[in-house]
Amino acid sequence: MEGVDHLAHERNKAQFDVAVMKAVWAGSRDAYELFHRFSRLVANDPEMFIPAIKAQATEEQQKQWLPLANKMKIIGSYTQTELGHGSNVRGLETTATFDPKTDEFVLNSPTLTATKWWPGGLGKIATHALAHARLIIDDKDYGVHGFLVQLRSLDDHLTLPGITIGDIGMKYGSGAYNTMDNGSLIFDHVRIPRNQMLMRLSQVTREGKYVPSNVPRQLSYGTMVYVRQKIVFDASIALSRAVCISTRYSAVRRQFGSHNGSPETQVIDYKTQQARLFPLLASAYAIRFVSEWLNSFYKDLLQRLEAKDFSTLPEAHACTAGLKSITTSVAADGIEECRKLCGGHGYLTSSGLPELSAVYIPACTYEGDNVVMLLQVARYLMKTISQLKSGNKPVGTTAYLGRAEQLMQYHSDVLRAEDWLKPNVVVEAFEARAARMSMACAQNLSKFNNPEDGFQELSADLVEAATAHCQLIIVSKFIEKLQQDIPGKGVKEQLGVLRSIYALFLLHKHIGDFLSTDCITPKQGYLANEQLRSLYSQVRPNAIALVDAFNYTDHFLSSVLGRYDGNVYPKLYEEAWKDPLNDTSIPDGFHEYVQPMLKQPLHHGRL
Ligand SMILES: CCCCCCCCCCCCCC(=O)SCCNC(=O)CCNC(=O)[C@H](O)C(C)(C)COP(=O)(O)OP(=O)(O)OC[C@H]1O[C@@H](n2cnc3c(N)ncnc32)[C@H](O)[C@@H]1OP(=O)(O)O
Ligand SMILES: Cc1cc2nc3c(=O)[nH]c(=O)nc-3n(C[C@H](O)[C@H](O)[C@H](O)COP(=O)(O)OP(=O)(O)OC[C@H]3O[C@@H](n4cnc5c(N)ncnc54)[C@H](O)[C@@H]3O)c2cc1C
Repeated sequence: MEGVDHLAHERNKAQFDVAVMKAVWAGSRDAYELFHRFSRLVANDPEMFIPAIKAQATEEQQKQWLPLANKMKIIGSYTQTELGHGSNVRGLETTATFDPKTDEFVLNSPTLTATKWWPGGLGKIATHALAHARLIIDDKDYGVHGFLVQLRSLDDHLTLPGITIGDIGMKYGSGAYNTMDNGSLIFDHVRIPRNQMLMRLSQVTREGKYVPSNVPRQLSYGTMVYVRQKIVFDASIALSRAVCISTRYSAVRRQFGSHNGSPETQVIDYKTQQARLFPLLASAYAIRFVSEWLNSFYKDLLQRLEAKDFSTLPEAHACTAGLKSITTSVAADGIEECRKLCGGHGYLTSSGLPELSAVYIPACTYEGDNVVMLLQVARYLMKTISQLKSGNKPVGTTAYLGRAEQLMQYHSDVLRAEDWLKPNVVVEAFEARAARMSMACAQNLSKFNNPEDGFQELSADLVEAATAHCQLIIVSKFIEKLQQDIPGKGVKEQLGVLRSIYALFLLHKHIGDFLSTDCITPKQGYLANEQLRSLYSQVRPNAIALVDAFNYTDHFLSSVLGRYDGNVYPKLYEEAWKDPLNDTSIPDGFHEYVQPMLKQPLHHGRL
């Protein structure tokens, strides 16, 4: 019935102050602002074009271009990936050759695989590209640099001479990503003034002299680092959206269990449903908190870079790359699990889940393929370990590697299931697992004469070690979050339950790591799982309130299953009747194609 809250009985069970939890969840940033920017999928990808100009252009160039981009007087596309290269930025083929006679760069796509391919907004709407191309001066290749290139006339939007642009076509399913005109672009000797090479980091003089950057060349990758840390925050929004839908629906849906006319069992009361759903609920909170930490770490990096302090740049790269990888994989897989948790109705478009999945899953690829990103983390870990011998004391997220020797002797002293509720017990186990996996890789690497051959050979193990490292970061940041002052009745307790679920679920899922590295015994693994089951029972009465704390409107969720009032069935039915197929009783084509078959006489019992 309209106006009735079918989940009121669930909300009344909450054992904590939901208003405070909403504030904790909202944290320092407005979830709507960010997610709407993402879900809007507008062509002018301000997420990259504008930050890239800020990161790579001189003050003078910024003064010229930023006002135009900010006011949408030009629409920009971050045009880096090509048909033949995306992950390997140093492999890009587009060229920008300096012509000293005319003080210009000539942009060219020398091969088909040099065709720019995927950049958002490029296909139909962008007027300018921040094109990444190999800088060539006097036949010498100086590597990939950024160039601002006008693509279309600002009068009639027609493409300019030498520019061939198109959309790359439909993408995965009918998802909203098809509203993004990811495009293709071929340059045929297009000339741009020299001052349209972004010259904050390195320059080309009028005489054609290359002035190399006096800062780490990787700063030219800064925009990717910026977006990766935003993508982590975005993962918490996408996952929490799916968890909100599937949690509310799990409380509405009843199936089996009726005795003597009693109501059937709410599926949220099945232990299997809880074992699938509650770790995702905990993961949404875990990702939110690690994204808050990552954002502050990134802001600290920016301040240091202003002061030419590059000391945390390697760690910032490793953390943004690794956490982008881990959190987008968890969110993408989690959204699909939430669809399955809703049974058949989860497959309906009106559930909001298929669309959310179709729009979200490319996050595992864009801004750095998730495996390639974990390999970057692995390189960073191996380098950190290699420097231990020279007395280098790791700090920050790799500080535990400075205690590797001690961690190699670690054995968990868990005796009872509740011992696993102690944050220090959990962190030690995760540190030992990560340290032992990385040290084992480093040891195996040392057996190879050629370290690169070793790295390739051991890359699957290295990815697992990098994963263990990133999961340790997320667990640690969840624990640190709860060391802050958090007011409100029962709020910290509930978050403590979610923190333990997040950690013990990971321990259970990766029990092989913990056993094979001899960090814990099978019995201790069993106790962790025992504790996990009891934690699910503690979350159960608070589940609806915990997803209410995401504070998403029904409009934002756009899901019949995830409605705040739980009034699912009438709305499911109502929504179905909006489908154009139901405008007529007899479907188009029936008379032409089906009816003749039905009317065909039977011959000896055969059609
Ligand atoms: C607001 C937004 C909301 C969120 C939603 C967003 C929606 C988005 C919508 C969709 C938008 C999608 C938009 C898109 O998709 S835009 C296109 C995105 N493309 C990519 O992400 C490409 C991924 N590839 C790379 O980043 C590079 O090619 C890698 C890194 C793989 C290799 O590179 P390279 O071959 O050059 O380097 P190396 O491996 O030899 O390493 C050499 C050294 O450099 C260090 N190093 C490497 N990289 C960095 C770095 N970044 N900062 C600092 N340092 C770095 C490295 O640690 C090593 O250090 P050392 O070992 O020497 O000490
Ligand atoms: C929706 C969407 C939007 C995008 N928007 C933009 C944009 O606006 N601008 C832009 O420039 N680009 C954009 N891209 C492109 C995107 O950045 C690239 O697709 C991404 O970086 C992955 O690169 P790739 O496609 O070359 O994958 P590949 O690297 O070819 O990946 C293919 C497989 O190879 C594996 N692999 C690759 N290298 C290694 C290695 N060294 N070791 C082990 N395995 C490896 C990968 O793990 C993967 O399994 C977008 C892509 C998508 C899907």
